[in-house]
Amino acid sequence: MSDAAPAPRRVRVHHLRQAKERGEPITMLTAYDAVTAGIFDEAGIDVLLVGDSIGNTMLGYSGTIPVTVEEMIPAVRAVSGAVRRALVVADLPFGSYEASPEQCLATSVRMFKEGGAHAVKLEGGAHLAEHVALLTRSGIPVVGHVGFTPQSENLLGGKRVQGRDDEAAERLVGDALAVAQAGAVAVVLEMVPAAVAVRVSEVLEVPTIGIGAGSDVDGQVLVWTDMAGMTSWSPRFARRFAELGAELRGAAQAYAQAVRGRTFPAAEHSFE
Ligand SMILES: Nc1nc(=O)c2c([nH]1)NC[C@@H]1CN(c3ccc(C(=O)N[C@@H](CCC(=O)O)C(=O)O)cc3)CN21
Ligand SMILES: CC(C)C(=O)C(=O)O
Ligand SMILES: [Mg+2]
Repeated sequence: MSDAAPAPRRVRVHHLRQAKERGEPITMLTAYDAVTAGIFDEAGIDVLLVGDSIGNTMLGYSGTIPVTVEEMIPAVRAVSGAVRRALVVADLPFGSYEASPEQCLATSVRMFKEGGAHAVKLEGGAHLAEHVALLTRSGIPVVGHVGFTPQSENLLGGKRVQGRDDEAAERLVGDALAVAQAGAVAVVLEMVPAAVAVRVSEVLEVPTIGIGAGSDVDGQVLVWTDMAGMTSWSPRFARRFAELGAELRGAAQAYAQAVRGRTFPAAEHSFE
């Protein structure tokens, strides 16, 4: 018992604000299952987001719109059960929170009780301030998400950079401020001009987490399959830190060749 590795200190929501004050960038990746969550946790990633990007990455949908709470919860449970240190944030999927603060609270409570989440994330600005405030009063930390919000892709006219002209930039700053003032513990900024992301980061006391928002924000998030080069296409704002897709294909090919050549299984994989 005494030689077991000591449990790492858990990342808590107040650590996010501390990291911003110290100027230490916050690291965040998506995760959708226990295997990858355990690996990212061991790697020291601070925050794991069970994103509704599970729709396009794991479930084979064309985007995030079809994703349901029923599909999210098993993934949230798998990730929260696999981490020792990381903070686990559950995305609220499209249609599960917008209608009212009460609907938002009911869905978030499920993410906590059934999924074991530590925080939830929702897309939107000032119009969701009451939602954020009710969750916060109820003890549920909220991460905001402004700029390009994929759940409203149809209204925004596609996957486009948001906050380009002065008026849109002002609106974006106002939206980020509104969710922060309502109690959000961090705000994701997706696909916004780097200069606008800097302004938001200066105005907010809570950290900004960028994705396609430049380097002068308080943290970064990427979809893990983009970060690891699992698929042939990845968005312009993502760097491929590995080519895991090619690596995995190679492993599958080597396995198939060994089976066909009867070199696997060998004696050590067989029983007397
Ligand atoms: N794999 C994946 N990566 C993501 O970053 C991601 C998801 N899925 N799903 C949820 C949202 C949707 N996001 C996306 C998805 C695609 C583009 C995209 O197609 N970008 C184009 C530029 C489009 C344009 O400028 O018109 C690109 O080439 O990067 C951007 C953001 C970000 N999130
Ligand atoms: C892109 C990130 C921020 C996200 O919301 C997701 O992965 O669903
Ligand atoms: Mg999302």
